[in-house]
Amino acid sequence: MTQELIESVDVVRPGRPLVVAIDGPSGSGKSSVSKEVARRLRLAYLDTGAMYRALTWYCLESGIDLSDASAVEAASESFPLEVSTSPLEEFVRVGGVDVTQAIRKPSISAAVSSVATTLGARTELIRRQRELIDQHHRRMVVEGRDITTVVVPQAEVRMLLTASEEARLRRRGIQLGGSQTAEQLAAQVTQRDAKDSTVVNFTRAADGVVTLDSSDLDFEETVSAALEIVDSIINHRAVARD
Ligand SMILES: Nc1ncnc2c1ncn2[C@@H]1O[C@H](COP(=O)(O)OP(=O)(O)OP(=O)(O)O)[C@@H](O)[C@H]1O
Ligand SMILES: Nc1ccn([C@H]2C[C@H](O)[C@@H](COP(=O)(O)O)O2)c(=O)n1
Repeated sequence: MTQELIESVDVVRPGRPLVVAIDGPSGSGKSSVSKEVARRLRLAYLDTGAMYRALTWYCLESGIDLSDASAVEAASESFPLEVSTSPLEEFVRVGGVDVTQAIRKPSISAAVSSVATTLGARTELIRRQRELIDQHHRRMVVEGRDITTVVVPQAEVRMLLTASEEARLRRRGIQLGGSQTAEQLAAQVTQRDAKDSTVVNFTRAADGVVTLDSSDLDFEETVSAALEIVDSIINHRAVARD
């Protein structure tokens, strides 16, 4: 199925735009699933959450008060960010400093919503995201919270990747090696989503967005289901899940 799909994508859309936009709540599997989908479809890959995390790291390093919206907005416009766009490598650099690991720390997860709810900073990061998508000739899997609705609502494929709260908390707990208490996990998943969803909707699929619920699927099954959705849409077949 996967090899057939790769061939059909290559035949159907050689050199033509293919943006696969994937949104969803924390721990739903957006980053890992999107990266694997991009790898298999030979598309570029952009983790937009990493950009919000990098800006948070930069503000904290620079001593910027995250509740000062003007200062955060100004930082978003000037901070020297480099982010990988290949699913085969992952790096995030700010002013040449490799922050790939640092931006995943619980301290950044705890602070990032303050930055992500600063509307001026969102405007600037969305501008940079669109620029990166264009630089890749619009052949990219892009994941985040507002990709299907704001960043690229005209994407060829738009998907909302969901999972039950129980599954998302369990996955994040395993991902962090069992080092977090239930309260810490809830703060990083449930409470962060609640704050983030005050400025963007990533819990309900907008019109034309296909929902993929991964609660009862393992990672490989979720990747296969996402690839089937891409295949169905670009080959104009009925989408089984919606
Ligand atoms: N269907 C699945 N079944 C089991 N585990 C999964 C599944 N999808 C993803 N995972 C695992 O769950 C963890 C969280 O996934 P991931 O980091 O991709 O989520 P996310 O939606 O990008 O989260 P966040 O938005 O908070 O960064 C990872 O360890 C990943 O390997
Ligand atoms: N398009 C996006 C991407 C991310 N965010 C916010 C929401 C999260 O709290 C934070 C980090 O994202 P993650 O790495 O956990 O996916 O960034 C957003 O508002 N819009």
